[in-house]
Order: sequence, then C-alpha cells, then structure tokens
Amino acid sequence: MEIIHVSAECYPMAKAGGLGDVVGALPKYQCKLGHFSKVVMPMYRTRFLYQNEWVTDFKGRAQMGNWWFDYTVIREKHDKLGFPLYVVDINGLLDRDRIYGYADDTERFTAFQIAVVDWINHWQHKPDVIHCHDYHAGLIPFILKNSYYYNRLADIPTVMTIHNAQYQGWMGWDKGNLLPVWDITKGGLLEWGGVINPLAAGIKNAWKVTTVSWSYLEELRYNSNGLEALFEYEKGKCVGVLNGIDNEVWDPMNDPFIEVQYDIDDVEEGKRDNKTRICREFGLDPQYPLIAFIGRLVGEKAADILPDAIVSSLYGLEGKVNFLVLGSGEPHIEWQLSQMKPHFPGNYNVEIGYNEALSHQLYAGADFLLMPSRVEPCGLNQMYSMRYGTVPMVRSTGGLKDTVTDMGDEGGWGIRFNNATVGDVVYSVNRALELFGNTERLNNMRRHMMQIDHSWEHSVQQYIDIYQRLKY
Ligand SMILES: Nc1ncnc2c1ncn2[C@@H]1O[C@H](COP(=O)(O)OP(=O)(O)O[C@H]2O[C@H](CO)[C@@H](O)[C@H](O)[C@H]2O)[C@@H](O)[C@H]1O
Repeated sequence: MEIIHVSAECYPMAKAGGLGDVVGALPKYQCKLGHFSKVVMPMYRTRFLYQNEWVTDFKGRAQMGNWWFDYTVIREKHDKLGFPLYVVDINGLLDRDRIYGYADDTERFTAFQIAVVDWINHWQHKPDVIHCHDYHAGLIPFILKNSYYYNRLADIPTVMTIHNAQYQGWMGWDKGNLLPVWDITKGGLLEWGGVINPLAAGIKNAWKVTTVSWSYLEELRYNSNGLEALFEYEKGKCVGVLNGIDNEVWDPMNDPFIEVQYDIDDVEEGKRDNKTRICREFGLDPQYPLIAFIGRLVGEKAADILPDAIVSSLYGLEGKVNFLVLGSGEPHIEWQLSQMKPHFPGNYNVEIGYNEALSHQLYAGADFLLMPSRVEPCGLNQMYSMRYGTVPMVRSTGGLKDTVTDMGDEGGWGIRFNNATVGDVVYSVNRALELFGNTERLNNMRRHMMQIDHSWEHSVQQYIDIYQRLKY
C-alpha cells in the first residue's frame, strides 16, 4: 500500500514531543513490512534540515483565501530515516526556527495542508491512504471531500490519529475563506462549538479515527476539552491502537547519547555508572534514589504539582531522595521549579529546555521516572523508561494504565497511583524509596521490564489492517 503520513512533527527532523517520535518510527516499520509509507511535514530551520541533502520533488502554486502562494516540496535524498521524508516550504510561513507558537500558526498550518493536497493532486496516481496526525492535518479529510477544486481526490481514504485532543486548532469563521473554495452547505462538517475546529473536522470527515490507546479513547467520551459529545456520537468509527517505541533509537545497548551502554545482563552496573555521571553533573547524591521527570511542563502532565510534591517528599524523607526535572512549558511552572533549586542543593535540580541527549541519559541514569499526568493519551516516556530498566511511577490514566502494572499486584513491575495530587505522589515516592532499599527485588523488576516488548512490530500491523478495511 502507499501511505502518506501528514504531520507537523517527525523525529529527527523536528520534534516537540511524542508526536514526533511516532511519526518518525511508524512509517519505517510500515516500510519494513513492504509498504510504501512516506511522511510529509512543514519545513522548519532545524539542524536535520541543514545537515542533510535534499532534492526538489515538486514546485507548485496554490491559493489560500485571496493569496496565491508558491510552495516547494523537497525530499531527503538518501531516505536515511528508513522512509521517504518530504518537507514543504512556503516562503515566509514555514521556514521558521520553531514548530509552534507563532501568531499566524492558523495560516501556517492551513497553507501547509492546502499545499499537501495540491501536491497530491498533481500526481499521476492516488495514494491508498492519507494518514493525518493531530489537528495540524485535521482539515485535509474535509478539503479532499468538499473543496471543488480538489474533487478528483475525494475518494482517497483518510485516517485521523489523535495523539492529543487538548489542542484543536480552533479558528474563527472569518478564516473559513482560507480553505480552497468549498461547498457551503457542508459548514457543519468543519464546525464545533461555534467555530471552525480542525480536530473536530478531522474526526467528522476522516474515514476512520484512531487514538493512541484504548483507555484514552474511553476517556475522550467524558474528558476531551469540549469534544465529548462528538466522540460519543462517532464512537463507531474510532479505534485505539497503542503506540510502539522505536527499539533501534531507544536501545540502552546501542544508545550513542549515553556514556555507558548496558543490557539486561549488566543492568545494575550500567545504570549505576550512568547515574553516577548524571548525579555528578547535576550535583546530586548517587547513594539515594534518583527520580526523574521528563516532559512538557503543562497541566495535562500535572507538572504544576511537581514543586509541592518534590518539596513535601524532600522534607518528609529528610533528603533521602533525589529529583531531577527536564522540561519546558508554562512559564510559572518553569519559574517555580527553577527558584526551588538553591533551597535543595544535593537533592534537587532542574534543566529548563528541550534536550534530547539529556533525556536519553536520564532514562538510563534515573532509578524511577515520575509521570503524574492528568491526561496521557498513550505516553512514550514510561515505555522508554522500562526499556532502560527504570521503574515507572505513573498515574493510572490513558495509555499509562494500559502499559504499566503495579508492583503490589501479582507479577507487577511499576508504581501506580490514582490521583494527580501531592499526596499520591508523596506516597508513591515513599514506595519507591522502600523498593530502592530492596536491591534484589529492584534488579529483578528491572530485568523483567527490559524484556517487555513494546516495539512497533505489534501495532504496525493493526494500522495496515485498518487501512485495508477502510470503507466510507
Ligand atoms: N524537555 C525535553 N527534552 C527532551 N525530550 C523531551 C522533553 N520533553 C519531552 N521530551 C520527549 O518527548 C516525548 C514525549 O512523549 P509523550 O508521548 O510522553 O508525550 P506528548 O505529550 O509529547 O505526546 C502526545 O503524543 C504521544 C504520541 O502519540 C502520546 O504518547 C502522548 O500520550 C501524547 O500526549 C518523549 O520522547 C520525551 O523524551
């Protein structure tokens, strides 16, 4: 099959979070099964762009509202990622340093989607499926079916995958004319809550909708930032497919970012050496357990409770534990986490920012990985941590619930708690400390976790089955 993934992120070209990881891996594993899977994404001025060779695939011209724009589709020359990667350049709109966060993001991602559709419209053939990821690609299923100019493409099957329903790309009706002229009787297929909602449009118009875990799909019906009734209504065309992880990128035995590589046989020494290094760098005491948090510092991840939870744990346990936080996000959380630093030397540190190498070093060097998420559609961090023998401490929600069991249950290997509260986190930190004191049990759990198979091989076939059964 020929599959076109449309996404705002794709690792290592551009990644802000888990979306980049998934779109950087899923097509590779689809290609390994013999399919022609490709990614098309916007162009950003990232290191990957400048460090690789590109060839021009197509130059076109399309219309957004009254504005005609030129676009160029370039392709990474050597398919280094294991699949063809195409990036779309639109002068002035897409050639920027960051992925998100500009005042004209609506225009940027709308123009990107129009360019993608226009590009495909110039092909001699049609792809078997267009797979849209999150709201940045959510208008494509609508455009294909309802924009007169692209009518030739109306029968191309589409799949919409929701990695995160918190962000929906809302735009006022004054932006409706940005879309290629469309059948005005179909406005309801764009609308939710009185505005154009690209994520809702994706759900309404795609042939099939997937979420990145089954539990998250259930949760969306009562907690989806306003789309609850839509998920209830469309439940018949929604399915959950659990993300996998790219075992070639996330492999403690072959990870170029970590100082000491290790596997199941020498996990104890490997983790100890990596921990010693990280503790030295961040001024922490390696004799105590190291609990890490890696992620976006936002409410969904319950990052706002970290400061109180860390302070309470440190006081309660009289400094017998270390915390290291890596993340960026809401300024008030960044500020709180930073200003705590001088108060807990030797026990607490934080790096504000995005640091891919440090994230790998933390998965390898930490003893525990804390994820108190209020919402977690799938979560990749807990799967990376298990692969590196790091015990996940997770709130029982979404994909965390589907991938981590509690050590108190028969055969369980993680620490689970029910509420995103300081009390639940502090209680779990106490449990972690107790486990840390039982070296034999901890090492057995590490070895067990490292053997759990979270690879893409499982889920990739589920997507192919979905594509093959698409019916409108
Ligand atoms: N400051 C930082 N420095 C370095 N690396 C950092 C970082 N902050 C985050 N990361 C990395 O970004 C990724 C985060 O992935 P997640 O899947 O856990 O969350 P995210 O909310 O971004 O993804 C959304 O999409 C994914 C994919 O579907 C779902 O798993 C998830 O639940 C959903 O919220 C990991 O690779 C992590 O290491």
